[in-house]
Amino acid sequence: MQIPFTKMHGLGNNYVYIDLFNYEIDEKLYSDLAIHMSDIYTGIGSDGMILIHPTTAADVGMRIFNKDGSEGKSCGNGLRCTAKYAYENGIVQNRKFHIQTKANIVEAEVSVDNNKVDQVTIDMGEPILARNEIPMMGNNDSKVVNEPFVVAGETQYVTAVSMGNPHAVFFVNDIAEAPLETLGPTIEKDMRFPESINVEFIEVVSSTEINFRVWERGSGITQACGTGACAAVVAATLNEKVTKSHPIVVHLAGGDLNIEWKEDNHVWMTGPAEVIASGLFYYKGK
Ligand SMILES: N[C@H](CCC[C@H](N)C(=O)O)C(=O)O
Repeated sequence: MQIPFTKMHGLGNNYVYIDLFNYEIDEKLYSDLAIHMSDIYTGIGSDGMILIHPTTAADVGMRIFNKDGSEGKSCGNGLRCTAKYAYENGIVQNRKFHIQTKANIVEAEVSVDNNKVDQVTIDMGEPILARNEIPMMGNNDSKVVNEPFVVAGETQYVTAVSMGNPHAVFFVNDIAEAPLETLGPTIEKDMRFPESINVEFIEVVSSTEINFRVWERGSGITQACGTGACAAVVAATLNEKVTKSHPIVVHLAGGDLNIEWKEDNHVWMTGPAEVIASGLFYYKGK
């Protein structure tokens, strides 16, 4: 099977995109295809696979699969790249349009320079804060804000936020000391998170800046995570380290995102989206 793809990235968080408006694949192959395409040695090499697909619910649909073949429910960097692709390939004609994910329907607005999309703004919707909707163990709908969380014999303090996909946010004094490799995989698979979880370590530099590193569910350390950056700003606000409805610059390993949790309770994200390559992937099937 020769599958046409476009590889794109948002601040280095890179995925292999397949345009299902122009190519059909059996849904039973999605997970295995994501694993094979993501493989750095025998595949294209990426943080996962994203499908851009027709939907009656919005102008365009997006599904994200992690490197391990698991399906995520949303993807901020993926949404910006999907918006860029949809506009530049005539799937949408307006600069403002809607994208459906497994979690929700978001509004995208592309800024265009010389017929190319450079920056994309996404209204990522409202954060989900109720414990049982993150989800995190504990049958109540209380918020998880700076809650003691014993892991690897030490007490950490977790703030849990869902942006349609789950995030466990921890504050550190120095981002260079973030225990990504040690605690990331342990927390990702901790039984207190029934659907596993994305793990963020953040250093609040000032009331308008956050340093950020991420261990992603199903993909490990990535250069950037858009939904994670949104969760980080929500977590910092809930812990009164930044104030609501002020734009925050989140410094990720791959670059900066502008995030704002607005008075209407929606979280807005603005950042770049780039095409890396396109071509054919020779898939042997399962
Ligand atoms: N990198 C993505 C998040 C992927 C989330 C995925 N790892 C999961 O929730 O399973 C982003 O830019 O938001």
